[in-house]
Amino acid sequence: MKRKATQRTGKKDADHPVIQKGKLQLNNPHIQSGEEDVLYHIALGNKSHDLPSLFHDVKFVCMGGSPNRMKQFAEYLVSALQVNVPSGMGLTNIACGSDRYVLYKVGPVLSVSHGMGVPSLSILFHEIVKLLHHAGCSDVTFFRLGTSGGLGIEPGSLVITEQALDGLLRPYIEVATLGKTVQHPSRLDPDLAQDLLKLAQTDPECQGHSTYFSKTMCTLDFYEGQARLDGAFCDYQAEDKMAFLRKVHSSGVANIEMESLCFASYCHRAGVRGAVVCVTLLDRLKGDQITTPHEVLEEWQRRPQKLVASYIKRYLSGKNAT
Ligand SMILES: O=P(O)(O)O[C@@H]1C[C@H](O)[C@@H](CO)O1
Ligand SMILES: O=c1cc[nH]c(=O)[nH]1
Repeated sequence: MKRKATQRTGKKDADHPVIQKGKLQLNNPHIQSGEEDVLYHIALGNKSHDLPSLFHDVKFVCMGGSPNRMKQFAEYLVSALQVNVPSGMGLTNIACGSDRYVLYKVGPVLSVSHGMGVPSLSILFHEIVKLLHHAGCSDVTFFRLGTSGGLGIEPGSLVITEQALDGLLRPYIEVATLGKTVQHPSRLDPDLAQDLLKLAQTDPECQGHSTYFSKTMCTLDFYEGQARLDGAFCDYQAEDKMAFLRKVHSSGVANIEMESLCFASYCHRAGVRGAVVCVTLLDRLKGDQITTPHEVLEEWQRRPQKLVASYIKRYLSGKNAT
């Protein structure tokens, strides 16, 4: 029998994500809780480690590309959330048995690196969701804290993603599965995004720059995928690049990065609340190269961290996040 070459998961008409209540259940009948499950890329497992005692209290997972940035975020959380770390002991990278990703736990928050691009984030996301399931966690919220190229906005601005689109401006990720193209819709939690937006406008920690709520284009590459002229190869002209970027901008896209689509689709598949907050490092309508001094970039990269840390702090103190 001939099967359709393209399949779409999830209901076509519902654009609101369905959030799981209670303990995080896996949407995979092949993972049986009694059997060994090796989380290879983070060097953990449900038989080799007591995942419930290590992770049962996790309520937030914060992801970003770079291992150092996610370590700095973990250190920032220690003071922001006033978590006790035994004196003389730094924070421990729990995934140190593998050198693929770093994973820190600060109170109920995981700070974890996902590397660059969709394939790298995808692997990490699968293993973190399984970790939370084996640990018996419930009501966990996911954040991606990233960097991006902006479109028509001041560099250093924050963009909270309304909807993640692919490089063809489609709101789903295509995964080649068993020889077919399967489309998983990208759906982030609109209420969480609105709470973050309100917080960005009112929280003293988050002043001094603009914050936008817009669509984000997620590409498979930093150079040609994002219409740059400065890669090793380029088969188009400056006017083609500008026509494309203007078209993307006029579709409501304020920034371009490389992971939001997978993050948004997998949050929806896992039934967890998710938000993407990225700082823009340049205005892509004005150039391709990132020439801002390192210290300034470092300060900009802390902006998504400050906003998300403020949200978590307010949530944990029982205050409405806004
Ligand atoms: O989370 P980060 O800031 O690493 O994400 C963006 C998208 C790519 O992974 C990378 C390109 O420089 O930065
Ligand atoms: O232009 C940029 C900057 C950061 N990350 C991207 O993916 N693109």
